[in-house]
Amino acid sequence: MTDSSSSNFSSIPILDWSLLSTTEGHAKFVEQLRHALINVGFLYLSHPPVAREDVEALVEYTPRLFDLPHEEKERILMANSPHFFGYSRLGAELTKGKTDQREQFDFGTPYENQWKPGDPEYLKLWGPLQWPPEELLPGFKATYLRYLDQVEQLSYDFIRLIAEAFEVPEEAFAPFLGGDAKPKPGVLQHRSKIVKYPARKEGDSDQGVGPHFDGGFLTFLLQVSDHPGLQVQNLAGEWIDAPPVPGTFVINLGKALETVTQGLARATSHRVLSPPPGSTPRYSIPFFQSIAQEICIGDLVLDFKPEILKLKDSRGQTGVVDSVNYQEYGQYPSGYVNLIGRVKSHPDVAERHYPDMFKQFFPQGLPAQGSAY
Ligand SMILES: O=C(O)CCC(=O)C(=O)O
Ligand SMILES: [Fe+2]
Repeated sequence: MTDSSSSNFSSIPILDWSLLSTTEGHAKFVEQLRHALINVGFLYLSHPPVAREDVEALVEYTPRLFDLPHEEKERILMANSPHFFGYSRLGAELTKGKTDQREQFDFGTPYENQWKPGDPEYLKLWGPLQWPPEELLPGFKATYLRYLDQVEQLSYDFIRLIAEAFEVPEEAFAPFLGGDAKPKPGVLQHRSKIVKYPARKEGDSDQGVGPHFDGGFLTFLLQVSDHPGLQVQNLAGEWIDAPPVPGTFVINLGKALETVTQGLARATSHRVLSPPPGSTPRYSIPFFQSIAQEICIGDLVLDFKPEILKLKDSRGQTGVVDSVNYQEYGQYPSGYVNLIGRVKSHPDVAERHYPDMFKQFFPQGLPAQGSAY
């Protein structure tokens, strides 16, 4: 095992999925992965096992989705959905209490809502999606669902590689994934969205999305257009660019994975700057791997060999970061932690579907900029 002493990163490592096809390559991949997990919390994955033609089709659909008539987008507003799926207008979302300059459609993997009276409210969070009419975007839904299914499989394969990198059995992660290290589709619901960051106007805020951690386990980000803007915060608090690299996914680690692994796997603070005035829009498609809703991570933190845990020491002290969200994983069921995240980002949806939580987090009422509906 190599000592990963280059603790303060200034660029994001690229890992090649095709290495996994030989025994020697596999060992190399796992070693590079261990370094990226512990020291960076971000990586690019080249040659991912997701059909090229589905990715290309999705890239081609993306601007057309935003070009749908205004009233069609409004018909599937997120405010309709207790599951926080659907369309959010530009400026409808908050990060760290500040308005994000992005327009987006939240989708996810298929799931049938399980909530019944008496169950905790957070079980309402997973449920059916809202889609634009098939005739306006023929083939979009089927393509996206095919894409999501492949990324979901990849996300489980990746967790098994993480188990290998940290020298724990793959079943160690099963409780977080609904009891199986490779759950069947429909056991969990993973969120994904299609995002448009328009060019900022002269003098406007450049907050495409403000500094934050992702929740859950892993995020797989497809940078659809050729625009820079995604930035990752290193241990010294400096913002490092993660520009689009054709043919790759950007993978980063969520706060739940960090908590479960005693901080071995880093959740890394990141943000997106809006394209400069006069630019075309930036588009991206993140996929957020969820974990079982009823799991309280604080009760299930994994054990590691001392020589693995010691690898954390080589990265040194984690410095100041600008992100503060998802700190509650040690305390509450993961579903509730995610619901808190959704309520804070989309107060208008919360006011309608989770009025008690809305009052708790927004005692002064709807913030002026967030009241987009
Ligand atoms: O759009 C991007 O590149 C990143 C978006 C992101 O970090 C998020 O939505 O959590
Ligand atoms: Fe993110």
